[in-house]
Amino acid sequence: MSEVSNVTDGEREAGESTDGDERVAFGETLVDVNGLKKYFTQSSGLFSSISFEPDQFPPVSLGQQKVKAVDDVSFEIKRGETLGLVGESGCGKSTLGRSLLRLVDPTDGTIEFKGEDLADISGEELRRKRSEIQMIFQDPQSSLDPRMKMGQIVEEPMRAHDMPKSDPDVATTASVTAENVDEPVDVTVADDADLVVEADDEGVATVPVTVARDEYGVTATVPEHLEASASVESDGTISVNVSVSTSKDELRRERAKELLGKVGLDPTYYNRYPHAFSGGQRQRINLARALSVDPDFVVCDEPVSALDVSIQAQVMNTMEELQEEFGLTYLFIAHDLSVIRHISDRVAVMYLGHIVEIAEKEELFENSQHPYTKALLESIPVPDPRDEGARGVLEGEVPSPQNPPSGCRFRTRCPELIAPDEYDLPDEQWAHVRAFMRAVKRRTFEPMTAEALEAEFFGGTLPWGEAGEVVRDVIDLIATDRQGGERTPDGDDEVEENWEEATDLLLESFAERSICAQERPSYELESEYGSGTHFAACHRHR
Ligand SMILES: Nc1ncnc2c1ncn2[C@@H]1O[C@H](COP(=O)(O)OP(=O)(O)OP(=O)(O)O)[C@@H](O)[C@H]1O
Repeated sequence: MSEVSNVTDGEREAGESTDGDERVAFGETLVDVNGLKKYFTQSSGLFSSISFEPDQFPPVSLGQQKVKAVDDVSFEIKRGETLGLVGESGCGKSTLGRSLLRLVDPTDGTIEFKGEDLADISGEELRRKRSEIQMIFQDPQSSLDPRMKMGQIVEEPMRAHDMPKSDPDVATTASVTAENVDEPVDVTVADDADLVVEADDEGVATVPVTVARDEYGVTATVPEHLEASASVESDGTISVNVSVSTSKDELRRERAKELLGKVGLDPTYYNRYPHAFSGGQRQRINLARALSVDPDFVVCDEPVSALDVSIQAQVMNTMEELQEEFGLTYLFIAHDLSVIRHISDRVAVMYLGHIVEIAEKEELFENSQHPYTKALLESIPVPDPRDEGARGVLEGEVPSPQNPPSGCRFRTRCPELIAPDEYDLPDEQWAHVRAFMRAVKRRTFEPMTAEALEAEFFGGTLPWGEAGEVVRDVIDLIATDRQGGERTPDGDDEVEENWEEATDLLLESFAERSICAQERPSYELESEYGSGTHFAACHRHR
């Protein structure tokens, strides 16, 4: 047996050009997001506002509110990695994921995918790119058309993108194995053989061809879905022509069945409808559908949140296997930190439209630096029921994304708000002021005398200097034995006004003067675990 290799595609040199995909090596940046913003404009309904301007005509106008769902976000994702994106409901995770696919149009910023700005393209160019980026949604039930059979569902994106498609940049060639053949062999491979045989990293699809002589003559054997004809030329050369024998429909069906097997479903269920499957199985159908167009990047938006905990791990394991096999890159969105911990290589934490911390997984879980991340981590339900009090340290509501706090967006709920520099308060006194400010703002205590307030919140000793004077003014406003306690003929109105004034005074004198309110934080820290960078948007690192 001898082996003959013979390039046969006359027009293209093998390896001359490569598919764009291969330009991004594993570990290099595949997705690079910079300054991304998505503001929703609401002119009616819940977010509309009516403003009254007596000096203007007409004096009443319907204002437009901007919901700042994603507000100046930057990060990158390396090829082959999983970036977990976590945060409370409403913090902008889905909007961010959808912006990357241009399912919503960004208000500002760039989304570079393989070096090309997706925010800048449209029409056919965008449509083509969409086969390289796929999305999987939370609810596997509603994202599957109940009237389509499982096989059709998986084939549908391939049909929409006219796949499989021959790549004009791929050269086709043959690797010839000769059996009982001494003559020269000349093989011609059709240009579209890459529909069946995958191209290598050099952009060459090599078809294995076995040319053999037996008692009936010379035959050529090629892989399934190809056909070959062999003839002996007058000069003794054996000439072989290789072409594709299967229609695109059949190729799609084959691929759908292969993918169904890979995602852990029985391909013989090809003709069943989605209702015949469980939630976990339906999410597997979604996976097969997303992978059918051979994407590089998959945005997974809460893909396991609707599944039972026992099924979640199985689906995530399958996703990890598929990532390995197909060289996929994931952005994995979840609100559940244990899910994020299972699947991520790096983790980004989002709060009210900002990314507040990004680090490698171990670094983030073992050495978190942002108070919001710490609060989320402390809120993870602990499986041991005897371990009490390990949940729920996040106080208060997430502020409105229409009017988010200045500086650090978490500052209004932050247990580590930094004291304004001008007061020069010791830590203990600042802790007292902070607790007092929070309690007055939320009115978490019954009205009491000035002495009782001082004892309750300051251990009997008010802070010194200017800070102490502010606290004294506040106590004058709300203590029952000062004017705050006096009832007026108007009932509680004055008491109410005094409380509001007291709250404003505290916020203006302390919260608003903190660096946390004045500058948006952005710091790069040394990682204790692993070698990656650790970004934490908290002024405690200034
Ligand atoms: N089409 C829209 N029009 C107006 N506001 C929107 C729209 N989509 C999202 N929002 C608002 O943008 C903010 C972020 O929403 P988003 O769904 O991205 O958050 P999320 O973190 O994914 O939350 P969840 O986990 O609940 O889906 C919310 O305040 C939401 O109400």
